[in-house]
Parts: sequence; structure tokens; C-alpha cells
Amino acid sequence: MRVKFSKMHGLGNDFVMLDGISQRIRLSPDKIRRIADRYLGIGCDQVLLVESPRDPDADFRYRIFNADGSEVENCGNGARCFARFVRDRRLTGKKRLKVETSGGLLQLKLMDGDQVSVDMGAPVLEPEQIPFNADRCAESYLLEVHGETFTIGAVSMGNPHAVLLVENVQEAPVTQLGPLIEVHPRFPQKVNVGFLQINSRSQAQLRVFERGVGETRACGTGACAAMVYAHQRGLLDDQVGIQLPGGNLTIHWSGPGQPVTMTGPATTVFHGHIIL
Ligand SMILES: N[C@@H](CCC[C@H](N)C(=O)O)C(=O)O
Repeated sequence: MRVKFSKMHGLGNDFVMLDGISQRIRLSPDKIRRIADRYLGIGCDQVLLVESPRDPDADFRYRIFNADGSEVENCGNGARCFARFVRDRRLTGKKRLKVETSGGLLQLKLMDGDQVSVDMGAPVLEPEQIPFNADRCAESYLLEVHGETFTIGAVSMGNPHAVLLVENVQEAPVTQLGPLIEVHPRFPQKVNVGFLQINSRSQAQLRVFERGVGETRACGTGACAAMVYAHQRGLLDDQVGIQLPGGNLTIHWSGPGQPVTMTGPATTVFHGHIIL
């Protein structure tokens, strides 16, 4: 099967975008791993498949697969790339879109230049909905990892995130501790792990070890989850610039029950065909 794709990225978090509306595409975990392989395939952190919506309120549905083949609920950088992809492929002429994901409905706005703004919905903090094993909902939790105890925040942005505050993000043990927390038994569906350094009330730096991928250059839902955790602890204002290894996102959140808004770029790199 010969399939058209676009290679895109949001701050270096890279995607293979597939139009499943004008092409018939059958994916399997094995095919996804092959597409994502940086030596044997195209190479990407996530494969994103655009489909017709099931929800009559939505313009599109988009499905998200991590490089390890697992299907997941949400992807912030992917959402911005999705919005540009459907416009560039002329699947819609709209600048404001509603898209269904398995983590909920997102509202997107194409702005000037390469910028896209996404209403990511309200964060979920109830442990059983994240899902995270804890007796009660709290601002932070103690997590034991191989005999050491860490203070973490647990937030769902449709997908699960653990957030740790660190003094120096460059020196944070992202690739050592990240994989241990990713598969911690208290997160029954595994978890994305963010390491957050607060620079001021409006500036922070973040590195994320993503579930099913490893450390990425940027994670949109990770930036939203980090904002929620630090804002709840009174460390950040409502509007914050979050610097990731691949560049900056602007995140806005005004508190519990309110949606998180993420604004940042979406970039197309090339188009091609792949034999699946
Ligand atoms: N890169 C993404 C998140 C992709 C999904 C994540 N790895 C998961 O397993 O939940 C983003 O920009 O949000």
C-alpha cells in the first residue's frame, strides 16, 4: 500500500501526518513502529492519523500513536500540526476547528504566520481519572522510586503527566529517572514525566521524558501539565512562557475548572510517499 504523508514538527517534536480521509489507511502497532523508526522508516516521535469525526460537533477526528506503536489520548504539539495539515491539504478552509481525540474535544485557531493556538480543555486532577493510585486528590504526592522519595504533581491533559520541580533542568536526571517513573506501578497506564525549572513567575524551562517515546525536544501537553502543577502551587502567573529544548510555548491558565490554552508554531518539513 502506497500512502501519502507529510513530515511536520512542533518545536522539534516530530510527526508523520497521514490523511485517512482521502486515503484508505490500515495501521497496526508494527507498521507504526516501522514508520517511526529513524533508520528503517521516516522517523518521528508520533504518527498522527486524520479521520472523519464521529462526534457531529467536531470537524475532524485525529488519532495519536507513539513511536512504540501505542495509541494515546492527546498530543499538544500534534494538535497544532494537525490544524496546519488539514488547511494545507485543503481538507478544510476553516481557521477555527474542533477536533475529536480519544482524550476529548480540542478547539484550535490558526493564527498569523506559523502560530496555532489550542484550547486544550480543563486539566483533570482526580487521581483515578489520571489514572494515578493515591488515597485522595492532593496538590503534590510523594512517589517512591527504587528507595528514593520524590515530590511530584499528577495531572491529566487527556493524557497522564507527572511533574517534578528541579533547580537546574539541564542537570535534571531526565533520561535516568524518566523511564523509571514512566512505568511506575502507581501509574497503571504509564505516564509522561516532566522536569520543570521555574525562572520567574512568567518564565519556566521544561524537559519531558515522554511515555512510549523517550525524551523529546518539546511536549505540548507536558507544558500544560507543568503550568497547572506550578500554578496550583502559587509559583506561576496565569500567562507563562515555557522554554523547551526545541523552543518556546505560551501557556495560559487561570485556575481550576478553566481550560488551558497553548500557543506555538507548527512547521511542515517535507511531503512524501511510503510503502506500508
Ligand atoms: N508530544 C506530545 C504528547 C504525545 C503523547 C505522549 N507521549 C503520551 O503517551 O501521552 C505533546 O506534544 O503533547
